[in-house]
Amino acid sequence: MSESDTSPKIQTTIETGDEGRGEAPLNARDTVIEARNLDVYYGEEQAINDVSMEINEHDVTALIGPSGCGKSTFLRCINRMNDMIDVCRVEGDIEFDGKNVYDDDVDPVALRRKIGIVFQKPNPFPKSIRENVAYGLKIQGFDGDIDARVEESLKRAALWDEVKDQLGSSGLDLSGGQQQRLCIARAIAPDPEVILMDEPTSALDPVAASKIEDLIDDLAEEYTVIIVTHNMQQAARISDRTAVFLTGGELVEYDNTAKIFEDPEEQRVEDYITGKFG
Ligand SMILES: Nc1ncnc2c1ncn2[C@@H]1O[C@H](COP(=O)(O)OP(=O)(O)OP(=O)(O)O)[C@@H](O)[C@H]1O
Repeated sequence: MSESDTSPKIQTTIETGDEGRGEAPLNARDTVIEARNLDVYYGEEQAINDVSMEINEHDVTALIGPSGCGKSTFLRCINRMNDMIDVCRVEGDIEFDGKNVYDDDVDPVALRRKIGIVFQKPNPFPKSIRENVAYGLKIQGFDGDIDARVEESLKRAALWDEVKDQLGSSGLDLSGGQQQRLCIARAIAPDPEVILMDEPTSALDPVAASKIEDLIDDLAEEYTVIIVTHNMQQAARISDRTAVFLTGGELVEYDNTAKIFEDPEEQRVEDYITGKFG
């Protein structure tokens, strides 16, 4: 996305998507993720402050808010990526399909197969396209047809047609947008329920970013998508629900995307969306 595209300050009204996203009743679908009284600390610093929210199956849920308000921290708690940060401490619950992901008997590696993640910067392994997608399957001891699963995953990530004749080439030789779709295929291959995305288009040019946005819309047919974005126009275009975090890791408002962008309850949210701060 270009600078002008990402800046909320240039616009005081933001168009929401026109395909029915963001307007369905809040409780129209089953809850797949539920955070309850979640607090997250890095050492003494609190990054998430008493956040409770329910995320619906097959929704695209956008997490927005100013830099440092805890969006990525919240996202990474959902599949326990924060376990890798020594100083990080999590209190409260995050339930996935009714089970607290922080329970002692939850295997984080198995959890991350069910809740995949795609990062801001495309990060394919220095391996072939096929190996990139097959990697997680091999680790989990998948005993089905790996080539068929690779093809299916690449098709779902809208990359198959572009790479089907070069599956043995390095993933690093692809363009940035193709690399990001390869990372999405890699996340899809183990057949997850949820895909987390941490600013997945911010390192891409506008055409590549637009392809990922279209893809997210398709992915929501099969998966639940939770996306952190700095780009409010993007949140408005692609998400069903939007959660607004503000400084101090507080979840200030969470509602249908159309409601958040057209008629938020909280003055602080309106100020943020209209670019008065942030
Ligand atoms: N690994 C870490 N160690 C220590 N503090 C961290 C770490 N990661 C994040 N923080 C702190 O936690 C707070 C929330 O950071 P986080 O990255 O979750 O916010 P964010 O809203 O995603 O920010 P941005 O939009 O800039 O990516 C910030 O104060 C940040 O400095």
